[in-house]
Amino acid sequence: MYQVKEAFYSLQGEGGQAGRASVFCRFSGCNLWSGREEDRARAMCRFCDTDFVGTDGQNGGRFASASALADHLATLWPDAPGTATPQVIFTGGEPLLQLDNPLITAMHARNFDVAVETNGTLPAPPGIDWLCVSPKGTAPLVQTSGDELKLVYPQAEALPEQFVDLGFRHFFLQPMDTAPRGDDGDTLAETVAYCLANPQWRLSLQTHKIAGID
Ligand SMILES: C[S@@+](CC[C@H](N)C(=O)[O-])C[C@H]1O[C@@H](n2cnc3c(N)ncnc32)[C@H](O)[C@@H]1O
Ligand SMILES: Nc1nc2[nH]cc(C(=O)O)c2c(=O)[nH]1
Ligand code: SF4
Ligand SMILES: [Mg+2]
Repeated sequence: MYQVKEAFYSLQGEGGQAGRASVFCRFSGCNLWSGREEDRARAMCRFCDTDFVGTDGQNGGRFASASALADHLATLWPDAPGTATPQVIFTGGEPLLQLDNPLITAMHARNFDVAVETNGTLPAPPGIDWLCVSPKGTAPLVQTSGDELKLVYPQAEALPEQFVDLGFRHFFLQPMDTAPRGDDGDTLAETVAYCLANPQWRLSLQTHKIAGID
């Protein structure tokens, strides 16, 4: 049984695939935070910008099989002109609590590329076409390779220097959106300064928030 908070069609807002039309599948639940505000201050991950509790969002629900969920997600891709390969982005919550080989295979069978956004604390199954790992504080990182490492910045307990020798093709710093925690810090200027001083790192902005889309 897969538990999905919400699913929607939008543009990938972040990282090396920013701007690409994609179906998002946001799984319910995370291993680093309960999702309840009263638990945030003592969670392993404290800056989350996402509601991933329950299955009550748009196109959310409980799906009994990989084929049932894959059919549901495929209906969200538009019947549009051109030759673009459809993409599904599995996120959450923490998608690697639920994503498995049958679901990856089912999406490939429907001609979708499979992208994943993970906190890196769980091993990724094979067959993922674009793996984004985003380390969190002191949470032990087990997924040490992939297509992009996208570090939310700054995090006192997860410094960019800790990750530069890992097996990723791209290294991004993404300014922490401090609004979810009720701060008003200027993380953008700090992130820009770090990228200028350390050219291995590229700036990732959350462009969907700028555009005012999901
Ligand atoms: C909500 S998480 C879900 C996927 C997975 N649990 C993870 O953390 O990578 C999706 C992406 O948003 C990023 N993110 C979460 N909260 C953020 C914030 N306040 N500011 C900037 N990026 C944030 C995460 O680091 C991750 O790259
Ligand atoms: N447009 C858009 N792009 C995204 N890239 C990663 C997201 C996520 O929450 O995982 C996200 C999201 O929530 N919306
Ligand atoms: S690991 Fe990802 S989903 Fe979980 S609380 Fe952190 S940012 Fe949110
Ligand atoms: Mg998001």
